[in-house]
Amino acid sequence: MISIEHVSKTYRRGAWALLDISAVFGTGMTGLLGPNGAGKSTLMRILAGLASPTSGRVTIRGIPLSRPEEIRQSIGYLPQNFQVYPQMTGRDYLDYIASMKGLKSRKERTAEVSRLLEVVNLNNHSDQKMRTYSGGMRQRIGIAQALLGSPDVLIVDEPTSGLDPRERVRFRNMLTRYSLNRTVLLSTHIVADIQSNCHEVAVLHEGSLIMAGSLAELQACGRGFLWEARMSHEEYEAADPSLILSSRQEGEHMICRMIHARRPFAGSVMVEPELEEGYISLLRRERHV
Ligand SMILES: Nc1ncnc2c1ncn2[C@@H]1O[C@H](COP(=O)(O)OP(=O)(O)OP(=O)(O)O)[C@@H](O)[C@H]1O
Repeated sequence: MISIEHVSKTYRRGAWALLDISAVFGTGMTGLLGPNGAGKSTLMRILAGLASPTSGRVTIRGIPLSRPEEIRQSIGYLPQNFQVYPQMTGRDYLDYIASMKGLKSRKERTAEVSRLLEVVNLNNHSDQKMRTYSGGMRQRIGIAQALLGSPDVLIVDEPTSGLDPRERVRFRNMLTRYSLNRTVLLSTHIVADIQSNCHEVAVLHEGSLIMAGSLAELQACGRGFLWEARMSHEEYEAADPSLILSSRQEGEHMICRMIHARRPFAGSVMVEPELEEGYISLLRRERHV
């Protein structure tokens, strides 16, 4: 379990990247959503013990981050811009990280590295130098190193960027299985990543936690603001594009979904929001649009 109490962070000469965040993330997978610059990576780096909060306290399984030697092995972290060692093979790299994480026995390390290469579907490329890896393969080695030692808490920052759809599905399912009896925190811009696998969601906006709860609660944030209208091409061209969330052509007309506090067109009808529309409505409300 991760417990965050009144955490704030400011960078030197910077504004507040995090402002008085309090949250508890228990067993299961929680999605951390937020627009660019919201503070997701800052929060994840703090949870991974790579940055210190300016104020506030974080505990992992009850142990404060200020005692890193006691919890280092309980935390796996995949950073947003994971960098590989180009001259090392995937297998050698994982073996090296395994020994850094304290796996002393060579036999255990070999077994653990082989298991993880299988999990991330890289066993056929494990003896290639990582400079020959594609972006998706590098990302998968990053995932494997985060999973080394089966940590109780897994923190993954935009893990599916760069994965093709088949690998993305495989990865999501792997994370879901992993989160059955562990805590997984996954940050993403992609609402679909959260929709398919997370049971809870937290939304950051300009350094503040503006929502934490179930997916149904996030979806409900759009209730009363979503409209669907059937428009002529002329009406469509005249409409304010900032109100339109999606549109598709149907014969001579356009079917548009719009976000607005009041009925935007005479012919528009109120509809139930999708999860992404709930998220966009929540962000719009924060910006008082
Ligand atoms: N090393 C740093 N020095 C100064 N300011 C920083 C640093 N890292 C992040 N920031 C600032 O802190 C704020 C939060 O950034 P952060 O990277 O945590 O957001 P994010 O939600 O992860 O964004 P993105 O989705 O674009 O990756 C931003 O205003 C950013 O400019």
